[in-house]
Amino acid sequence: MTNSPLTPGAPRTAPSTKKRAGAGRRLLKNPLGAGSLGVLVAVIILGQLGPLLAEHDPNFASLDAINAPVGTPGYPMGGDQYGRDILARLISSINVSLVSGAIGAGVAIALGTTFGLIAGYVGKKTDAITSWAFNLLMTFPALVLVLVLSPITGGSYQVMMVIFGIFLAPGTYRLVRNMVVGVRNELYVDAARVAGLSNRRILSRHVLYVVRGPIIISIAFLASSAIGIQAGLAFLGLGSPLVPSFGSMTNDAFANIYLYPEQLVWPSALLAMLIGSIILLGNAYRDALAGPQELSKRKRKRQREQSAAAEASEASTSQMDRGYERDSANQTDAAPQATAKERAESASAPEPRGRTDLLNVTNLKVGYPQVDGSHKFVVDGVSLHVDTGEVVGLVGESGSGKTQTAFSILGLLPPEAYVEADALTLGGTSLAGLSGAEMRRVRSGVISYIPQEPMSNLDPSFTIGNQLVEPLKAGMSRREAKTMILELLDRVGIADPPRVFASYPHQISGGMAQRVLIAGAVASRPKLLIADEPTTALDVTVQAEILDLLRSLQSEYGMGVLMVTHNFGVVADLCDRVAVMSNGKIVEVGDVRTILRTPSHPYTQELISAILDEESVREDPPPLTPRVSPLGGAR
Ligand SMILES: Nc1ncnc2c1ncn2[C@@H]1O[C@H](COP(=O)(O)OP(=O)(O)OP(=O)(O)O)[C@@H](O)[C@H]1O
Repeated sequence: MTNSPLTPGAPRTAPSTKKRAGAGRRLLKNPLGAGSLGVLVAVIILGQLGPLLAEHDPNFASLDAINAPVGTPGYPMGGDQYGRDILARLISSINVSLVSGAIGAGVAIALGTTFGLIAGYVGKKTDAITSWAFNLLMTFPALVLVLVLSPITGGSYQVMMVIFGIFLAPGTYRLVRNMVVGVRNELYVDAARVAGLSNRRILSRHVLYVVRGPIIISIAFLASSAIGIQAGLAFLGLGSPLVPSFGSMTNDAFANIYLYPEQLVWPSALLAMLIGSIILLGNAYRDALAGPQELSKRKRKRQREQSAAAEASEASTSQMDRGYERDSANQTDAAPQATAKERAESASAPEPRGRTDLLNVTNLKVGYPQVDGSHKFVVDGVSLHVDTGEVVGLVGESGSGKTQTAFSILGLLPPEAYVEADALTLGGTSLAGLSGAEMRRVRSGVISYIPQEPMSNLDPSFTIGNQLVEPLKAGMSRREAKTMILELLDRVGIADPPRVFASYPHQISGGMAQRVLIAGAVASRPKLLIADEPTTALDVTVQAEILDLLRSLQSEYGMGVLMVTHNFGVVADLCDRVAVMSNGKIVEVGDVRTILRTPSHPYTQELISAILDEESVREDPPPLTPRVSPLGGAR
């Protein structure tokens, strides 16, 4: 994370006060978008003005008008080989094409998007069954089916388009399903789950919003495909002869291609304009939706990653220093553990509370299926508990299974995970047997979660206020929720709450984003707060501020906290007890002071010595030998 040292709550960069230009405005600014939209609108208007422009019914035939040249009175674009008004037929064909495109694309999008969203999000058997059904659909020869069904359809092009829409749906299904699979484990989707939003709300609000760009593009391709298919079928003579179409007009014109080539030009040119403008408009709209912020977002992310890499070593060294200094102080202090807690408690004067068992995890196992059918257990028999108002550190190196343990408690493991536990209870209630809706209620009220990467946990498409207010709307009015969030933003140290409330995630710094997520996490006054390395992605100055904030909020609200971290400095700074995790198992557990002083497990000793054995790192460099400059002075 790239935060420069900041005053708490101050923005890294002044966010633009200019409202983001809408997608519609960006579309019109793009010459391709404006041009294609102009052509499409002109063609549609031409279709609607048909009765005013053409003097004859498209099926009216006159012997006088057979192959009439362009400009013949009453036949401005001439007559075809049957003496019908070409202009009237072109205009009717536009409307037939538009209706065909709308039906074909509508059916394909409705089916493909609905089932793609469900299959991608729910996964497991639902995904397997729907994918199998859509794959099967793809193997059907749609054209043959339309031919076979033609006695039933009666040549109705609308019914044919419904059938083709169904056969076009697998493409949309695959597109949407694959995108949802990619999005469903995004951190901000997890964050929405943690906030207690229902699956329907998450799908419609977060997931559908992200996949809308490709869906819009596919609408353009599906509509143009349907128009092309309808024209092709009419060219082959399928469909009612009384329904004019670009396809049937092209077929008619072929009979006289050498004598009256213009009869072929009109329908072909209009069909090409219609299809081309729809496809180009879809592309331009997709670009307009992506917007300029996409580019700057990627650039910022790159910069953040570079800075994070540069700051990582400094951050961990400094954090370890804090832990070491605190531990050293502990060793000389008669009541060492009280030091960190006392500071927070004296600031916020908490209510005295008796400790009761809040979270109890016994013999938790999390496994993932392997190719040979077995399970690899990444959490293997973990047992731990957190009492009310207690801060427990879950510490271990990267990959030791800390996050998987936390996600098991939160019910956020991916569908393929195998989970079993002798007990997994919160306040005496078992979490193991809860339905999805019950678990959502728990997450929206009793447990809260603070993630490692604040930026990734905020949906870039919505304002901060919008995202914080959303989970609270179930229990209060929007106005009340807004007031509460503004107060909380102020409480977590954000200098200008109304501005941050109205900002998008890219307009605030990483430290502010973490404060925002902390505000969201404590908004429901949870009993248990799970913080998964909440300071790792932040720079060293902000890390200290966030730990101070967590400490004071924990004390003020009396929450139990499970602090997931790889950093013993954070443990020493914040926790009452610590459980040390290695290779999916808890290897040692105890109160922080005892473990820091007398670690019994070699792995714990190794972790602690990695913090404490800093003499070589902290040794001052030897003084520089003064050198005599050519000008005579010492340098
Ligand atoms: N979906 C998954 N499928 C298979 N293995 C997984 C999956 N998710 C995590 N794992 C594995 O589980 C192990 C524990 O991961 P976990 O994220 O809990 O580690 P961690 O201790 O939190 O590490 P870090 O501090 O880096 O986040 C890792 O080896 C990881 O590769």
